[in-house]
Amino acid sequence: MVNIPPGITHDGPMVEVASGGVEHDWIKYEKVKEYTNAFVILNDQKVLLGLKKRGFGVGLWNGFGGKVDPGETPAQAAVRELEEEAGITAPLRQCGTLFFVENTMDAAFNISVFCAYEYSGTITESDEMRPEWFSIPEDLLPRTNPLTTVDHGDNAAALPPIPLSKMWADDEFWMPAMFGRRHFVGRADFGVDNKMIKWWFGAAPAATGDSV
Ligand SMILES: CNc1ncnc2c1ncn2[C@@H]1O[C@H](COP(=O)(O)OP(=O)(O)OP(=O)(O)O)[C@@H](O)[C@H]1O
Repeated sequence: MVNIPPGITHDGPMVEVASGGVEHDWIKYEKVKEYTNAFVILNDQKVLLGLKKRGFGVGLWNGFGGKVDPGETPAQAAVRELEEEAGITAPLRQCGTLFFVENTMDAAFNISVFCAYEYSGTITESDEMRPEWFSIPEDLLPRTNPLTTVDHGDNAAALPPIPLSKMWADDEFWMPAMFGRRHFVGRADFGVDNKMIKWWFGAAPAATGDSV
């Protein structure tokens, strides 16, 4: 029986992929703020991340995103933020939802995560983000994914691997599901120094034949 934390909803079958911090209670929150986060992934081999240059999460690598403005859908906000922060457009589809609560804030973040497997335009640094490609290490990919063994000639292996030590602590738990193209949901509660104190992540079951 999957014990899904408060704040999360999902449709369809879901299996737990990671959890921890059982000794803590989930933090109570007053309101929920809507955010987006968008990832461009090419050939299942490399992903575009941006170094946050200012504000919340400064100094961390992340997808491109931000607040959903009044009157916007999350999908519209995701397209706008990707264009504003990285200078490109992409056919984004929602691939997951993340819910974060910080013990110093009264509002929780509900983050609609979007993925695209192609893009158009020229990747451009913005005031907020410095974009760069990273290779997706094999341990973050499902081993039987046939696409991972195909050499598409764009030399993703020569790129630096995803800099997990300079990213939000939750990323390593849901990124394997994202790279395996499995819909994911999750919640992480953060204490002082952006440390995760309690977390739970789930994903759609891997397709039959996958090894993860
Ligand atoms: C806690 N664990 C987390 N793990 C991974 N990603 C996280 C995150 N918490 C927030 N995020 C993302 O961080 C960006 C903040 O956006 P943020 O710069 O504050 O918004 P926006 O661009 O609207 O700000 P401006 O007001 O324009 O500066 C946004 O992509 C959001 O999805």
